[in-house]
Amino acid sequence: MWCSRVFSVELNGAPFYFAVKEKHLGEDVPRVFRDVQNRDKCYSVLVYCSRDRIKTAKFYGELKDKLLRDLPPECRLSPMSSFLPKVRDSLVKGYFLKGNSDTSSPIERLLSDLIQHDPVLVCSYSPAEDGQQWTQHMWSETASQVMDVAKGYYVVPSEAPEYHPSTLNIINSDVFYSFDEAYDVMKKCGDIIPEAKAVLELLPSRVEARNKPDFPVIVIEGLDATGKTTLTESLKDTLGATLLPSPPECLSPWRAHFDQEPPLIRRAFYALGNYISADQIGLKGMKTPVIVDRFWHSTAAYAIATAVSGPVCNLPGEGSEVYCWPSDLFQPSLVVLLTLDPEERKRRLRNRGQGKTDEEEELDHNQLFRLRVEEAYRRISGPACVTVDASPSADRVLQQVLLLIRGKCHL
Ligand SMILES: Nc1ncnc2c1ncn2[C@@H]1O[C@H](COP(=O)(O)OP(=O)(O)O)[C@@H](O)[C@H]1O
Ligand SMILES: Nc1ccn([C@H]2C[C@H](O)[C@@H](COP(=O)(O)OP(=O)(O)O)O2)c(=O)n1
Repeated sequence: MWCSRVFSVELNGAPFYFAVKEKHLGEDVPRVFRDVQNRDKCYSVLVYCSRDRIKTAKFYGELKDKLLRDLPPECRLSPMSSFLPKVRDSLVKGYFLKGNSDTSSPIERLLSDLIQHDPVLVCSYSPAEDGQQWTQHMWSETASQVMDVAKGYYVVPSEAPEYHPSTLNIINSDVFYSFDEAYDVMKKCGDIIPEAKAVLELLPSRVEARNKPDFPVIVIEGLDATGKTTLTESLKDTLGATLLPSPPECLSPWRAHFDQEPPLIRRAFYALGNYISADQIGLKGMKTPVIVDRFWHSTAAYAIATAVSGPVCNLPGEGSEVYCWPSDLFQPSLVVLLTLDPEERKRRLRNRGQGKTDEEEELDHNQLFRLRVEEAYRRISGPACVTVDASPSADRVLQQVLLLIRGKCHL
C-alpha cells in the first residue's frame, strides 16, 4: 500500500512529486532531494486522519505552529501530502523538514516526542549506501526508533497527477454542497469552539422551501476592490432594491474568529452564511428586487483556489463536479462577475487605503492565486456568472449591468 502512494512537497508554491519503491531500477533522484547538500537530512511528518475530522484539522494547524516554534530556525519547513492517485479523500497532509548535520539531533528529539504523543507518521530520508540514491525510513511508532536501515524504501521521481492532489479532498472539506454537510461540521465544532454555538443559533431551523421570490435577485461578484460596493449601492438606488451583504451582517461578530480556523471549519462558516442570506433573500425578494454583494461563487472560488496551489492548470478541470451549485441553495436570477486589470485593481486598493484580510493580502502578492480565484469563478455553473469589465467609470459599469439585468430579468 505504501508503495502505491505518491508524496508531494510544496516548494515556493509549486508541488514536487516522489514515490517509494522496494527495489531501485536506476531512476533519478527526485527533485526535492537533488539540491540537498551532503550530510543534510530530510523528514516527513504526516497527520493520520482520525474519525474526528475537526480534531484532525485543528491538529494539523497546531502542528505547524509547534514545528515553527520548536524547530531550529535553520530547518526548512514545507507543506507536504501523500495520496493515492485518482482516489477520492485519500489525501493525508503533513510537513516536510530539511535540516543539516547540526540540526538533526534537535529535529529528531522533537519528532520522537511527537510520534509518541500525537497521531503522526514520521519518516526520515537519507542517502543510500552508494551515496547516489535516497531512501525513506519509516519510524517505528512504539519505540520512536528508526526501523532497520536495510528495510528502507528507495525514493524515486513520480509523474505529476492530472490535477493537484488537494482536489481529491475538496468536496465537503473545502466546499460544501448542502446545508447538512456544512451544518454537521459546525455542530461538531460546538463542543470545542464556543463561537460555533453562537453561529448554530443564528441558522434557519431547516433549509426552507420558500416560494421563489417575485422579484429578481442579482449577485455581484469579483475580487476585492473591483467595485462591488460601489456598484451594489448604485443598483440599490436605481432599482429601489434591497441590498444584502454576504456573509450576512448577523455573522459579523464571528467572522474574524472563523477566519483563523482551519479551512474545514472556516469554509463551513461561510457556506452556512449563504443559507442565512438565502433565507433573507426569500423574504426581501417578495417585496423588492434584491442585490447581493458576494454569494456562493465567492465561497467556492476562494476555497478551491486556496486548497490548490500553483498555476491555473492545477485546478479541477472545467465541468468538474467541484464547480456545481449546491442543489439545496437558492439560485439567483443573475450573477455578475466584475473583472479588472491587476494594476488598476491595485491602484483602487491603494486609493481606498483600507486594511485587507490575509486572503486579500495574498491576492496582492500572489498573482497565481488571483488567477486561480478568477478562473474558479468562471467555471462555477448553475448559475454561471456573466463577466463585466469593471475598468470603465462607475457610471458606465452601472449602465452595462443595468442592460444585463433588463435583458435577463425583465425589470
Ligand atoms: N468604475 C470605477 N472606476 C474607478 N474607481 C472605482 C470604480 N468603482 C469603484 N471604484 C473605486 O475603487 C475602490 C474599490 O471599490 P469598492 O466598490 O469598494 O470595491 P469592492 O467592494 O469590490 O471591494 C473604491 O475606492 C471605489 O471608489
Ligand atoms: N459569501 C461569501 C462571501 C465572502 N467569502 C469569503 C471569500 C474571501 O475569503 C473573503 C472575501 O470577503 P471580503 O469581505 O474580504 O471582500 P470585500 O471586502 O467584500 O471585497 O470572504 C465567502 O467565502 N463567501
